[in-house]
Amino acid sequence: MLNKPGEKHQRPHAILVAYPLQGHVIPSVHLAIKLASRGFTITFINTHSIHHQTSKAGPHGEDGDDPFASVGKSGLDIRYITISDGLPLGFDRSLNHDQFMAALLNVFSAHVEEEVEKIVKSGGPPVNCLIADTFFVWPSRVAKKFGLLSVSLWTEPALVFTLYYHLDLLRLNGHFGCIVVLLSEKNSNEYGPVLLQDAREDPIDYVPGIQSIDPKDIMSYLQEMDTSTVCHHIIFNAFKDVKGADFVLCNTVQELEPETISALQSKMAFFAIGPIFPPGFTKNIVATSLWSESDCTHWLNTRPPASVLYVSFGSYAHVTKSDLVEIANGLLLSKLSFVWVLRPDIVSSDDADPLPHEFKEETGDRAMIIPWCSQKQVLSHPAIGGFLTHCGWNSILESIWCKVPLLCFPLLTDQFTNRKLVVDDWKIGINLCNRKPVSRIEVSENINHLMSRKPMNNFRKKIEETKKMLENALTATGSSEKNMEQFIKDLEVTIQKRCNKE
Ligand SMILES: O=c1ccn([C@@H]2O[C@H](COP(=O)(O)OP(=O)(O)O[C@H]3O[C@H](CO)[C@@H](O)[C@H](O)[C@H]3O)[C@@H](O)[C@H]2O)c(=O)[nH]1
Repeated sequence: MLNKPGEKHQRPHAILVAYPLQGHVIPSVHLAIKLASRGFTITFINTHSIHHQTSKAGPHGEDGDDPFASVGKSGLDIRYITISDGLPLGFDRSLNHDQFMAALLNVFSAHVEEEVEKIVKSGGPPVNCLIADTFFVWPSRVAKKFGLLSVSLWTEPALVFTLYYHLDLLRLNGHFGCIVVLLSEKNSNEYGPVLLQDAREDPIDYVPGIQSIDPKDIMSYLQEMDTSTVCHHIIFNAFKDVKGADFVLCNTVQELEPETISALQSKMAFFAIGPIFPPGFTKNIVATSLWSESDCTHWLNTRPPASVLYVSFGSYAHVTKSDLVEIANGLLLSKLSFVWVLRPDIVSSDDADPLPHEFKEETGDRAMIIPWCSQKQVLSHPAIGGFLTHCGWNSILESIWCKVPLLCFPLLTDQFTNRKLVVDDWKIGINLCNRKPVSRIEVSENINHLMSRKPMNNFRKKIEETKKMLENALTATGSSEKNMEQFIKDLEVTIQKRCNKE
């Protein structure tokens, strides 16, 4: 219960469950801080596995078992709990991706429910809402079970949300899933009198809030023929569940995707509150990295402004060995300096050293190859002049914030759709390759094109304008700030109404 008559105003208590992947944990942690700064009590739930990895990656210093300990000292009320994702700690989640996803699909909610029940019955500050990542398949069901409001956190652009949200429309129009055509007996084959047709290839122009999108730009899962995978089950169930959410918070900016967001707002309480960054942007007040960060600052300090390309493919996607070799050779041919984040599992966690043997020798002093870094710090360094990226949404927002133009190499999931926004709509970057397969010549040409300071490279000007848009959104009268205030107001009104009914 929030406020009984005569009681002093009390801000909500939210349980926030982070999706156990790097690109989701980061915005979840910073949302927790944002809400706590506005007076919320937050109980933040991580999995044991994420906790173990971030602790190992350190340095936690004095924070020990609670990564929020230092923000707690500054008066924010964030409590921290870890629970099992259903798998043992030592299980290689990257190598056994589908088993990991199956655990999240089938087992994780039982652990969440057990913990939510404990918190609700603990006698601590009464809990009002459950904030959970949209990719979970259970949030609104679990919230209802415990009488809580359900707040869905979407960590990708609104465009991606609305495409998943309108999956039935895509299916109905033949743009998603194969189409089964019944044939006459005469045409029947060994599979019977049916023909499996590929999905349509013409542009999609009927989804509310999207003028037109080419099927090659929709999320990888929606381009696949086999829709029976564990990821498809997650998507189907998650987007069924989100229709029961009371609010959706999206890590985007109203001005970046105005039509898409307006169309969604006519259907649901959808709030664009991004970019969700930590206070101070480069300062890591709460440890979130799953791998130890190598420090590139000294090396970068020795390089001229905007002369270094930053290369990273995020935390999740894998690159094929042949593409990796072409990119490596393209970097060599480009003659430019670069920082390359090569995660230990970038090809696979059972291929520890996927680069060509002589590569490190040949690049010598002009390259820094590291397993992980503080990306926000690297992007903020004046020596960085471009970002070769897989187009993860956090990377795009961070790159815009640092006014670093993008070279796009999408690998899976929303990254194809994000590329469209960056290259085709906002014109703040270019494609790494326009032809397939990836070739070293094209890679080096496009790297040089991105990094050249020619005035015709309009994307530099465009990215400055886009940064301004993000900056404005976060000012006191900006759209994201106002949306956040509105969300909190609406949430409190709904909670209060519930209290009054009890
Ligand atoms: O060396 C590194 C590399 C990355 N990062 C950070 O890790 C995050 C990576 O996030 P993102 O760029 O979104 O990529 P993924 O880790 O691949 O994120 C997953 O989650 C995103 C949000 O849902 C999706 O957009 C992506 O497609 C999906 O792969 C960013 O905040 C980076 O700053 C570091 O701190 N150090």
